Amino acid sequence: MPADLSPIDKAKFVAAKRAVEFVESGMKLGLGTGSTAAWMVRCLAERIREEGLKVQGVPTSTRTAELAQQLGVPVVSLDEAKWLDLTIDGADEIDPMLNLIKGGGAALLQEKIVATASDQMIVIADAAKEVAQLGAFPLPVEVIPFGWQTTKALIEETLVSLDVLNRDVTLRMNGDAPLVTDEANYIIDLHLKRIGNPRQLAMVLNQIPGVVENGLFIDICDIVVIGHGDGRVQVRDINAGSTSDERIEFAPADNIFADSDD
Ligand SMILES: O=C(CO)[C@H](O)[C@H](O)COP(=O)(O)O
Repeated sequence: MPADLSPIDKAKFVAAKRAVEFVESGMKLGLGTGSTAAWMVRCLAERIREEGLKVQGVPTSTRTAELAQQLGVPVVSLDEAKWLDLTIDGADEIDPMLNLIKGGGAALLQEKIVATASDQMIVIADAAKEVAQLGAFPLPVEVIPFGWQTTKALIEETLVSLDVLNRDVTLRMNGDAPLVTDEANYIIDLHLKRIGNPRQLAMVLNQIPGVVENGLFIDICDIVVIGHGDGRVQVRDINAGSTSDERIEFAPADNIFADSDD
């Protein structure tokens, strides 16, 4: 492991490295977005270079598409791939049922479409992402720009009707302007502190006109790989009901880390 990585990056790296061991030649893969997913793309590129692994990747953002192309991971659109064997992605929060909050990187819409179009979803993360209950991380909701203030008011009304106590709702900004997603939408962040019933909230939010998608991933993730800065990983499989403690030993070429500032 390159000595100058921070413990958090080492944790993300070992999680990514372990998850990429699930990839087999011939697979069609969903490629997630974010700093942890970027390690996964690098580890995948390393296997392609060193083992001649043959895969096709469907990126979940322009950022990931650029990184994959830069590192020689073959990229196709979801329409070309149609259905995927496996998606590997990061998350902002993971609860004990492997339900997730995603969208911290504003890519939740493509991430959810891609993960849902996959036989299996593996989430990779450092241990700080594991929570007893979702909600400390602001829940991203992607909305269309047309009438976004009305949509925001409807979201607030919905939270009142659900008796949600903490319901600060903010438009995500990029400097002085609203942040614009890859699909040309806005993100509204719901600062809820805790989400009592994530399944209900996910369904109700998506009924609001103007809401495109929310960042709650319910019953989508199959396996979580949690990395630690000392090389330990835990692999939790919700379907098998199993958790294994492992250690990643590796000596990657340092140049696989030199590609981006993600
Ligand atoms: O959902 C996401 C992007 O929309 C990311 O997977 C999530 O924000 C985690 O990012 P990171 O690995 O950088 O902590």
